Amino acid sequence: MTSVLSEETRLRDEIAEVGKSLFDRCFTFGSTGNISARLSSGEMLMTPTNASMGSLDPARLSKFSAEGVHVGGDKPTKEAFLHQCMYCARESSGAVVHLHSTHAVAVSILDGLDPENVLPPLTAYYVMRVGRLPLAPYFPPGDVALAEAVRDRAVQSHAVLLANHGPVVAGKTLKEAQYAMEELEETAKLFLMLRGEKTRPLTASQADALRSS
Ligand SMILES: O=C(CO)COP(=O)(O)O
Ligand SMILES: [Zn+2]
Repeated sequence: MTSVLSEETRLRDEIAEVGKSLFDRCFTFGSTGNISARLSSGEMLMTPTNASMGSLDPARLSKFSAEGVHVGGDKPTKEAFLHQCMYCARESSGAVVHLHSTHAVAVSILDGLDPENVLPPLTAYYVMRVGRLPLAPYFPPGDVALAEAVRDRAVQSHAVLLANHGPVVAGKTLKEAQYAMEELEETAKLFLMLRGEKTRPLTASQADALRSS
C-alpha cells in the first residue's frame, strides 16, 4: 500500500521519534540539542527552543520558509542559524542533528588535539559514517559567529565539533545524520577509554579504501 502521509507529516513524526530515541538513550540531556530536516521544497522544520528531545510534539515544530524565515510553530531553536549554515555549506543535506553527547563534549574540551581532525580513524564504521571531525572555536550557543565558524568547516566535512559545547552532523536523511552522530559519540567514548594505551588506528590506506568503497 502506498503511503498517504505527506512528506512534511512524515518528517515531523520522524524528528520526534529520533529525538525521543536519542534522549532515551542519554545522547543528550535536559533541553539540550536540536534537530532539523529540509523538505524537497526547501522549507525546513526545526525543534523549538528549550524543548526536551524526549518529548517533542510533531505539530509544534518550528517551520521555516526556503529563504530561512520563521513562518510557523513554536519559537525555534537558538541554533537555527547554525542549522541553516549547515544546509548552506552542504546542499545535498536533508537533515542536521546537534547534541550535547557527553563523550564528544569531553573531547571538545581537551587541549592539544588536531583542530583539523580531532579523532583518529579507530574503526571502519567511524571512517564510513563520520570520516573527519574538524573543531570549530568556542562561541556562545546561538551566536551567529558560531554558525559562521561551523559553515566554513562544514564545506569539507559533514560533521563538526563545537569547542566546549558538542557535535553537529548533517546527513542526506535524518537517519543518516542520526547514525553518523551515534558513531561519532561512540568513537569519542572509545578514544577517551583508550587514552594512555598504545593503540593501532586504521592506516591511511585502510581508511582510504573504506572512503572509496
Ligand atoms: O543545544 C542547544 C544550544 O546549543 C539548545 O538550544 P535550544 O533549546 O535553543 O535548541
Ligand atoms: Zn548546543
